[in-house]
Amino acid sequence: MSELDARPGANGRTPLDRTPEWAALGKHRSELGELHLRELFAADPERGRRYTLQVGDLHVDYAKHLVTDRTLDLLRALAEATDVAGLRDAMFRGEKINTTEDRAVLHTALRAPRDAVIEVDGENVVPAVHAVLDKMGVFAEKVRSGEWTGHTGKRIRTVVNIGIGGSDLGPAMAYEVLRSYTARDLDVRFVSNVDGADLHEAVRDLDAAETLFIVASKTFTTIETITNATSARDWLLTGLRAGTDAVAKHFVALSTNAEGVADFGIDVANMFEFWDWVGGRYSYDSAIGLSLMIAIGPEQFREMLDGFHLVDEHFRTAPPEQNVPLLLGLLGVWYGAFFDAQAHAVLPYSHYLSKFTAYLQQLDMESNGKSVDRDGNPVGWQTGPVVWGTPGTNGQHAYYQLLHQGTKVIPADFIGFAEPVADLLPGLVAQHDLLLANFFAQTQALAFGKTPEEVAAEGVPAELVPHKTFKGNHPTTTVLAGSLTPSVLGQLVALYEHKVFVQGAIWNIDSFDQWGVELGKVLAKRIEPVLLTGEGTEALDSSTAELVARYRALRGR
Ligand SMILES: O=P(O)(O)OC[C@H]1O[C@](O)(CO)[C@@H](O)[C@@H]1O
Repeated sequence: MSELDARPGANGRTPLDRTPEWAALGKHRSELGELHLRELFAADPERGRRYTLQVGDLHVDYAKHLVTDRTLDLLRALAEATDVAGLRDAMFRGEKINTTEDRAVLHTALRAPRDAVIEVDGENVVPAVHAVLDKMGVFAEKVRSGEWTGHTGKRIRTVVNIGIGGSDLGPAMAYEVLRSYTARDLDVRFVSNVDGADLHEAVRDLDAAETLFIVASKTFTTIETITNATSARDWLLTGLRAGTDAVAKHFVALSTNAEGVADFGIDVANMFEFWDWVGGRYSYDSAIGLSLMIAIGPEQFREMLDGFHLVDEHFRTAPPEQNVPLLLGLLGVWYGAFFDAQAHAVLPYSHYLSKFTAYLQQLDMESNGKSVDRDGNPVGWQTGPVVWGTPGTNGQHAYYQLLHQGTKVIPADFIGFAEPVADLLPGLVAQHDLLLANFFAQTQALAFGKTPEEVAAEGVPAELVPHKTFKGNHPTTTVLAGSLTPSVLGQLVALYEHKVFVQGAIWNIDSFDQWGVELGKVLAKRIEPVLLTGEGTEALDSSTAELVARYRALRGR
């Protein structure tokens, strides 16, 4: 027996790379060899029609992937062997599948209908979810209508969300995505960075009397957020020339930590609650979405939640052959394991999705950037990829060169919408066909490329032929929807949430903890006083000690 064979299986599981299903996939991969998408399409004229799925408003084309029917069968066999469905059902039932934190994972309860019953520790959590949504709705309407006024009686014109990570990226992304649905007389801004420049730029042109701060922090201990919130409070009180009694009309909190909120000086009556079974990166459809709800209104927020729920139900009930999150998760596992793909690009063809990939970075990389399995054993296979990307047309004139002719395998998702957003200036609507033509052209070029023969036939000099050849065979998924509505946004986000879930389940890692962010926080706390006093440099490594000394010298200390 080899050392690898002797590795204990997590939760009694055979290590993934020791399963017959994994071995079958490896063998199949060798058999496929250098098979080209050109051949796959030539062999099956129906491929474009057969390799598509529909979930809600999302039409998902996976024909341009390096897979055959046999690959898909083998991948689904892997999902069965690793009991993805079992873990999924346990998640939906409210079991504590986040084992390292001993927590349930129930973001799906945040969008469950009012009459659903989902229990954690024997208690139905759905009524509390809806009570908070209702409270958010009342508050959002008061701010939108001007009924909620600041300390001096002026109506609120700007909402500033202060949060970081999951308490920032979700609402900030969704606010951008749904801009055409937002109230035009109300501005919403987002402050996350502990670099004071972030808050400075956000408030420099604001009137304190018309500004509402939303302090968003699940734990209410995150140093960046508490620091920014404290500075914002100072700015407010200075601007108003008022005492701390003014805080109540200008600060609300979104948190699971009522004590922390009260300690900060925010009235807990102005706190919107959520729960430890909502992960930060899965939280923007909880109270964390308050800034978004104020911007788009409770009704559109509800529509977004319904979009999430639609995909939750699809993931929970659709058979494996039609299950879109399962398919997308499996494709990622396939490329990571058998093509050594290290990265995954998400390339939206919509200006409004400009922050979507940044949001997905946390969702995916904080969830699946793990190297031990659920029992703490090192994993012997690739886990989460580097997720990156920006809106596609801009990328075409920047980094697409590497996608087309570089040496790396980078599967990519292309996301586009048939309709331009509703309130686009009429003159700009005509540009939409050009946008979509690019959207379709790029996946075509990536898949099929251009052979040396084709290049030579155009009369290109022989020495330039290699430079102008496109080998193609770059895998892509295309997600096409009618238009970018709140529901479609919810559907898209839930699709990625569950894709990430599928991959974590197969890789046998805990996708819901994030211990990897802790060490840096502890070290920063240790280093901060050294920067001020210069005492304690001897405890630092020689590189950091030199850098700290240089910093202090530059600051004149
Ligand atoms: O909402 P909080 O508790 O301030 O945390 C913000 C973010 O910080 C993290 O804990 C990482 O440090 C994320 O998981 C989380 O989304």
